[in-house]
Amino acid sequence: MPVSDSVDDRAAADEATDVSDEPGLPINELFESLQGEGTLAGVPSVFVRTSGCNLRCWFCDSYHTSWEPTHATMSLEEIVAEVESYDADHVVLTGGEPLLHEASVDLLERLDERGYHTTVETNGTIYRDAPIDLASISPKLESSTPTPGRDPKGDGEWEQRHENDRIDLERLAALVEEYDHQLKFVVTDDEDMPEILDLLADLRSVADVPVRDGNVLLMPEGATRERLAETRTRVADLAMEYGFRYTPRLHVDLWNDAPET
Ligand SMILES: C[S@@+](CC[C@H](N)C(=O)[O-])C[C@H]1O[C@@H](n2cnc3c(N)ncnc32)[C@H](O)[C@@H]1O
Ligand SMILES: Nc1nc2[nH]cc(C(=O)O)c2c(=O)[nH]1
Ligand code: SF4
Ligand SMILES: [Mg+2]
Repeated sequence: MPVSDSVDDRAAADEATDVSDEPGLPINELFESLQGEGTLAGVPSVFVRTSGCNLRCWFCDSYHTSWEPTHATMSLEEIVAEVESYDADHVVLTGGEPLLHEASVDLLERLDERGYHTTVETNGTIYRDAPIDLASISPKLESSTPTPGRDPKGDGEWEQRHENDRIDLERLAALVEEYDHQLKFVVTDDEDMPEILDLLADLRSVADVPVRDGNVLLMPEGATRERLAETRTRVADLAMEYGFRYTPRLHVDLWNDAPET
C-alpha cells in the first residue's frame, strides 16, 4: 500500500466528515496477518489501518498514523475489494484512531453485510454506533503521555492535549455497554497498576454492564523484539498477581513489527 499525502489529525477528521459522493478513508496500510494481540491472537485477519489520531502516545508503534500521519485516500469500495482479495474472514480496523472517521461506520456496515467478523482497535475516547463484533479498547495511561523527555519529536508540544484527552469515562462506558469488548492496557512496569485499578473502579461505577476481570488484558509495552524482551515477563507476572489476562504481541515476536505485519 503506497502512502503519499500527509495529514494531521484535524485534517483527517475534516476529511472524514467531508460530504462527498464517494465516501473514503485515509489508509496507511492494508494487509493480511495474524491478529497479534488480545483474545483473538493467532487468528488470520485483514488489517485496515486508517491514518490520523487524536492522541500522541510517546511509544506509538504506528508513528506514521499519529506523529507523522501519511496515507492514500481509498474509497470504501476499493477497501472492501482489497479486503475481499484475502482469504481471512476477520477484519481488524485500526489506526491511528479509526473511530475519528465517520466513514469507518460505513465501512464496518459494508463488512458486516458481507459476513466479516469485525474488531475495532480504539483508544476508547470516541464512541460511534457501528456493527463492531469486538471493541478492542486500549485506554491510555499516564505513562503514555509525551512529556518533553519522551516526545519522539522532542518538544513536548502534545503533552497537555494528550493528558487532557486520553480518558473519557462516558465514552468508555458507552463502548463497554454497547459492544463485546476487551480492555487492553499497555503496561511497562508495576507503577502502571494503581492507575489501571482506579480506572476500572471508575468505569464500573458508571457502566451499567459488568466489566469483568477476564476482559482486562495486560499487554507489554514494546514495538521491537528487544524492547518486548525487557517488559514481557514483568507484565506476565503482573497479570498473574492481579488476576487479569496477559496478551502477547505476536507480530513483534514473529516479525519485529515490520510494516504490513
Ligand atoms: C497503534 S494502536 C491503534 C488503535 C488505537 N489508536 C489504540 O491506541 O488503541 C493499536 C494498539 O497498539 C498498542 N500499542 C501502540 N504502541 C505500542 C507499544 N509501543 N507497545 C505496546 N502496545 C502498543 C495500542 O495500545 C493499541 O492497543
Ligand atoms: N499482527 C498485528 N496484530 C495487531 N493487532 C492490533 C494491531 C494494531 O496495530 O492495531 C496489530 C498489528 O499491527 N499487527
Ligand atoms: S492512541 Fe493509538 S494510534 Fe494514537 S498515538 Fe496512541 S497508540 Fe498511537
Ligand atoms: Mg500494531
